Amino acid sequence: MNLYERDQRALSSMASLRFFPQAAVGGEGAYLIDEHGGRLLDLSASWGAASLGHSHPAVRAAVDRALASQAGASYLSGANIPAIELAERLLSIVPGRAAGRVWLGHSGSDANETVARAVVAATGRPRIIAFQGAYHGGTVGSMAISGHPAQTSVQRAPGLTLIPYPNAYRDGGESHAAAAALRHLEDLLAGPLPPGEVAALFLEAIQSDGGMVVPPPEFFQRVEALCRRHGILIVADEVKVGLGRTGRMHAFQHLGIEPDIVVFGKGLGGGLPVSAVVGPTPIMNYRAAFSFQTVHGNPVCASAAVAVLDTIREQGLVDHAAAVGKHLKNLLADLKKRHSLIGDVRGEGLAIGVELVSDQATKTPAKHQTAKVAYRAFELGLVLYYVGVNSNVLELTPSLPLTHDEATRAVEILDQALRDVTAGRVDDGSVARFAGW
Ligand SMILES: Cc1ncc(COP(=O)(O)O)c(/C=N/[C@@H]2CCCCNC2=O)c1O
Repeated sequence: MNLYERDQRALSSMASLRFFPQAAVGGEGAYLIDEHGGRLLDLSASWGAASLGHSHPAVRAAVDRALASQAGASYLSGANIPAIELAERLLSIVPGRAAGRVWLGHSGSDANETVARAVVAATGRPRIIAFQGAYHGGTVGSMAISGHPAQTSVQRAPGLTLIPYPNAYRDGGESHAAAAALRHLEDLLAGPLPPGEVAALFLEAIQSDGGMVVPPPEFFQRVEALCRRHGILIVADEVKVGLGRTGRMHAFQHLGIEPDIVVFGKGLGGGLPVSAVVGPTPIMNYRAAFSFQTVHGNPVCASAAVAVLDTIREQGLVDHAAAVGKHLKNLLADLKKRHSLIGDVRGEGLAIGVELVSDQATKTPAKHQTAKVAYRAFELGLVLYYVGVNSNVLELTPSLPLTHDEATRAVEILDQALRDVTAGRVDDGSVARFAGW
């Protein structure tokens, strides 16, 4: 019995989001190592969490130091230096509006859930605006303020209003998409959605699980102006595309806006579970004992996060992500010329989406072919998953230190996978047992 078969015999499928029989025994840098010693070039970095790559020495050293003399396992009922240092560092990198206090958690889900509760409680305003297609988490409270269609049979918050996220590829180009989405929000605020009852608007600077959708220029500046006019807090969910991934420290910097609250997760921990909410003191100090879980703010995960932030700065990984991301996107743009399956290539830095369609004119989502491309890429030694409201967008979120050569190699493998799928060399049975989204 191989490793994947053992996995299937022991682990619940409730957490499965599987596209192929990936099983790793180790990893280093941008590579995972399988049980046969094969090296898999990892363009996902575990959905963006392994931000520094696998087995980064700075994270290993930080975790070892924290465990060598463990200052407890929580910040709930006692302070510890790594949690303080992490909070201080996060306060130093967020915009002034958000630089109040820091809440530490395990995941993007518990962070967004905490924000959703805190903004309503602290402002007394019962409503929240979020975007159709948004994935803010997998817990009850974070799913309640999400809009992703994969989250079927979940209860959305009663005070939630979902609005369209402008998609230039599918909504008639940048200006038309922006105008339509903005008009939708303005019409709501002028009538059925009383602005004085809205506590906050949650946004992703690039809507990642929704399909790596890059918003039209100025759209969010117009949204920000509306929010400021009505005293609506702006929450930037930077869990997947933040912390340098887009070639800026914060993805919202591409939008030219200044959020009130910033949510971090995934890559913050470099593969260890840690998230953070940074926001104004009146919100963040609304009440004690409001949102906590036992090992929140533990010194081991906090140390890893401090090491991640310091390494991003010391190794210039923000600029590196911008440079390698540009190279990767150029290679993908060339690939698009050779493959009619590729409908759109979009993204910033090392947050890139490759949308696959079965018809360039109608832009029909090529869901089945997307699953086959991901499966075939895995067989050829490349790990990447897919996202999107139609499950047809290959998501590239590699570790930030990815090299130019690794990016080149990745696109060579993706090219072969696309050719094999187009030529019918990947049978339906291969992907049938992987449910994906
Ligand atoms: C913008 C954004 N905000 C919050 C979350 C939730 O983070 P956690 O999965 O760490 O709770 C996520 C998580 N995204 C999912 C995680 C599950 C697998 C599918 N792909 C993701 O990246 C996210 O992308």
